[in-house]
Amino acid sequence: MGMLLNPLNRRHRLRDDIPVMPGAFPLVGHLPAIVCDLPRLLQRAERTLGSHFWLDFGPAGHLMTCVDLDAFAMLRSKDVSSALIEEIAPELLGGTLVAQDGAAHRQARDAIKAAFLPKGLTQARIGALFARVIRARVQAWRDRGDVTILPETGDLMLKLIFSLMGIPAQDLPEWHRKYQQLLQLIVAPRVDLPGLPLRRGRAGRDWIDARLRQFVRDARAHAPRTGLINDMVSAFDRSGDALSDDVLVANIRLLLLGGHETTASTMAWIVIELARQPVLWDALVQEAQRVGAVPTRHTDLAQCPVAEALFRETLRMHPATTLLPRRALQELQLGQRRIPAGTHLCIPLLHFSTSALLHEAPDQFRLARWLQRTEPIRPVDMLQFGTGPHVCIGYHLVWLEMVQFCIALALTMQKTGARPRLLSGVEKGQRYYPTAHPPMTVRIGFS
Ligand code: HEM
Repeated sequence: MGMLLNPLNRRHRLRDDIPVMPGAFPLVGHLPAIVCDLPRLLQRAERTLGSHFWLDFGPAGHLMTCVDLDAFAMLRSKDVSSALIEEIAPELLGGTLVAQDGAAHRQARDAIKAAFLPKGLTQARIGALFARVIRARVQAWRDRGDVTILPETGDLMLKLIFSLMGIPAQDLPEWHRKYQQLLQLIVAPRVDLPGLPLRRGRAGRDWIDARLRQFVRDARAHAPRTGLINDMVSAFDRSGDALSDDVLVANIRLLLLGGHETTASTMAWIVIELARQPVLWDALVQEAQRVGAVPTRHTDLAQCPVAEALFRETLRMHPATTLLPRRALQELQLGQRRIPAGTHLCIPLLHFSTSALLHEAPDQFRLARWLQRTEPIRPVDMLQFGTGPHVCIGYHLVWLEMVQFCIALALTMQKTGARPRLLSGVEKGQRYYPTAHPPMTVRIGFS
């Protein structure tokens, strides 16, 4: 099948001496191919243009994309800035720590990160809370017999992330509606008229922010409410550099966003891989029977190497975050080239995740790469979470919840001898940007 490139745009051009990928459309540039066909777009660009090339992100402009491994290492450099993220998504990510650098970034991150480390998660008893919610959901799947997997995992993850924050269960339907409204900001054209996505998205965001602000005030007043919001507010207040409520609210909203679509996509891919590879399911069921219960603490995770390998290999083959934008603050040496200061960069995590430079037989799904390794996990082994100062805050949480999910699924299904079965194709409808996910319509049967 042809790629979604403009056949009328075949001219080879250079910007700063670096080739521009042909095939851009007016206004949207290469976005259709980036969204629907990113792996092939990157491969074709590398094959025809080399390791450095410009991709056109439509409204976000041109980003110099580099498939040399140096680009991944650049995430640790002080010479690149994350402020470009705010320019690409001002309504959603403006004022949040993912778009900040240096001291401002550190201050906000330090106040949040403790709650998301294994110790913080254990103290808040997040594992037990999640195990309950996950078990109930997979039980419902078994009772129904088949599900459309991505909307299901999306719904489950939203429930988990809201309960993590301490949002009361009876308020969840309203939060869910407002959150869906907020998500319209991801695609909203910058036209502010009643009924259009920008206006609706802003209304959803304002509703959520007002509630979060109240949570923060309640937490300050030591109202009896549990959840990580309380823990984060206390950490902020202890830190001496108290941050304003606006900063806290924007960053809690970032946590809701960062922890939802990425994990929903990964969880859906896990089920799809289990459905299309019966040997994986058999290995997982064996492990689940051996451990006998859903783990609730990080210290239990070592008992579940198959579930952990499943999580790591699924994310390697299907990374949920495919590209990271940065701006060069200084002239940079990137692979064989000098890149001028001010250049907008695209760091293609997807390319590295499936690169033959890092993995033997990168196109094959192999649990053995994780089960047989003897050395500890290195930054490149978890590159799907980024690296350097902005490395994902949710990593330990994701690891816990994915292992919990795998074990709960296997324990629940095997009681009646059911196993996941693929009821529809997965080839058409995959998306790669802004968050990658399997097709919305994939159905899974449990029988
Ligand atoms: C499979 C699931 C996930 C993936 C693949 C993922 C991926 C990433 C990546 C690649 C980054 C780096 C962004 C950058 O360098 O610009 C990041 C940052 C971040 N993630 Fe995740 N994430 C996941 C789940 C979560 C969860 C569950 C949470 C929280 C509940 C979360 C919260 C964050 C936050 C707050 C940041 C910004 C950190 C900073 O800028 O210092 N993520 N994530």
